[in-house]
Amino acid sequence: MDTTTVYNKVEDWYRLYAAQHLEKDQLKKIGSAVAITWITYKVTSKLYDAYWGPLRDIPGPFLGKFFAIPKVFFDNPRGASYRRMKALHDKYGTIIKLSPDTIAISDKDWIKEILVKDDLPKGPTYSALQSDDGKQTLFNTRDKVFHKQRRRTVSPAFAMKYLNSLELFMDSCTEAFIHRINKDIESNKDGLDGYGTVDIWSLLGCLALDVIGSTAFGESFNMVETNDHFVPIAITKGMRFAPKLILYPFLGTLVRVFGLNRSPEFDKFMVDLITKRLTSDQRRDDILQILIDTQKASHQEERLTVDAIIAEVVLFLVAGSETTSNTTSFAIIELLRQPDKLEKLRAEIDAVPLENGSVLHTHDQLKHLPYLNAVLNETMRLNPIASNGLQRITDTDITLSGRVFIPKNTVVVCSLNHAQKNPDYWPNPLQFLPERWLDDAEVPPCLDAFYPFSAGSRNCIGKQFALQEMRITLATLVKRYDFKAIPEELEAAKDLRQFITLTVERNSFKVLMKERKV
Ligand code: HEM
Repeated sequence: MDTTTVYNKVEDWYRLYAAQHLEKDQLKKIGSAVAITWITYKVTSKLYDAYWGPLRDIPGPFLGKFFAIPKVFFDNPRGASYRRMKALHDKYGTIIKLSPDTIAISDKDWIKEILVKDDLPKGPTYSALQSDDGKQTLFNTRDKVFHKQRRRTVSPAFAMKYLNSLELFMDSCTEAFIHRINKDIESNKDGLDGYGTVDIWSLLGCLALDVIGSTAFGESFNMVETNDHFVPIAITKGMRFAPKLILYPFLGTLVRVFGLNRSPEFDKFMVDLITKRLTSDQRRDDILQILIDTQKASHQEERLTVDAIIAEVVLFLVAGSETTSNTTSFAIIELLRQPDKLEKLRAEIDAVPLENGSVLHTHDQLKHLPYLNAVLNETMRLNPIASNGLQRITDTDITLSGRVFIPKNTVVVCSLNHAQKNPDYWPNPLQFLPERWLDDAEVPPCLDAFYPFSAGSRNCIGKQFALQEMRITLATLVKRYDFKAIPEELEAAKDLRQFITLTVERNSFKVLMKERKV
């Protein structure tokens, strides 16, 4: 019987019987007896769970044995709870009990079991990210059947061969990005050596938004030039709410009641865009086109409604912009900390000639460059975008490695950030060492402890898209510019926070840049 049914039955009993037949004193006594029974039951069941329950032997903070401590109490400073999680793993090991029904794991085999072998459904956090009318997207759905169908429908937009047609759009955004950097260098020169200050973190953020605009919204938002387009601005404003929804779930209700996440201007923009495509004969080989084309699918369940298309492209903007731009920025920061590695990467890229007259390398020229890939992998190992971990829930009893029993309905957080820095898996785990990813590395990389894009059926659908964009962007920056670090900026960039994605606390990183002769 659920709580509402019990409450309704008590109310009926009070109205029909108690109010007419019992004295006030008797009612008080009954009330106290019920309250004492309830408290005794709660305390006993908490004690039972803590000391005799199936998760009793899993170590963790004392209070976590009894209560789910709201994240808001320990997320201090805001966005730093990922560090507390790592500290807990450092103290208690690769499995921790965070609350009576939540554990976190960082053992590589167990993460693989949860994400890939058992392929558990997503946990309750993702419900908080669903929109006011409960509309589900590829990312936030917890329903396996819905997910399978939606993933099958959307996948062609991210297929390897389709990425070739998207390269054109990425390139034109990257060329606008180069112009903007040159302009910023010119206007922020403060000496005679030709270097000018550029906020590379912000510009990379604008570039990633333009790339998603160009590939999923039918046109670039021109954020790199103007930093002003209502679509990304409206959506990023909405994004600022997401971490708050997770920290303070009641805010979700507020957002729903006051409709804070609706914008008629945005809805009109999207509906006009889709209608224009549907009614014109011209095709544009982009992600939006693939989603619109589903409307001609022979099976009803494969057709996406206009609302579903809007929800998915908004998701791509949220999931596909900061993730990529922050990772590329982290790569620049890591390379500035170790200039010899920057030079090594530059030598590799310089050795690949640009094809006649072109400003950028093609992705085909870049995709197998070992050091470029090594730099990106090592950056994602040390700065995983999902540093708070990936949340799943057991839909049946399971036994990790055949020995740790986890009952049904346990929330399991896969702590990538700890697994990817565990000295048992990675020698010198905190050092930025792209060399560990090269074929001749003394100790090969531990791929089972590397999950920047997750794994299993809920892995990142945009992985190849992101790698293509990051390779082109990083290679362009290293090829075309000399860099000089600004010491205070490097120092400030040590302060990281995890909101939607891992980010530097200031949300800005400035560096001195000068154009090279290419
Ligand atoms: C460096 C860049 C990126 C990283 C590190 C990254 C990481 C991730 C991770 C860890 C997940 C799993 C989340 C979870 O299980 O809770 C995920 C899912 C997802 N990502 Fe990415 N992502 C990146 C770029 C992108 C891009 C560019 C797009 C799209 C344009 C994208 C779209 C998605 C979508 C739609 C999902 C949900 C997939 C599903 O559940 O089927 N991501 N990503």
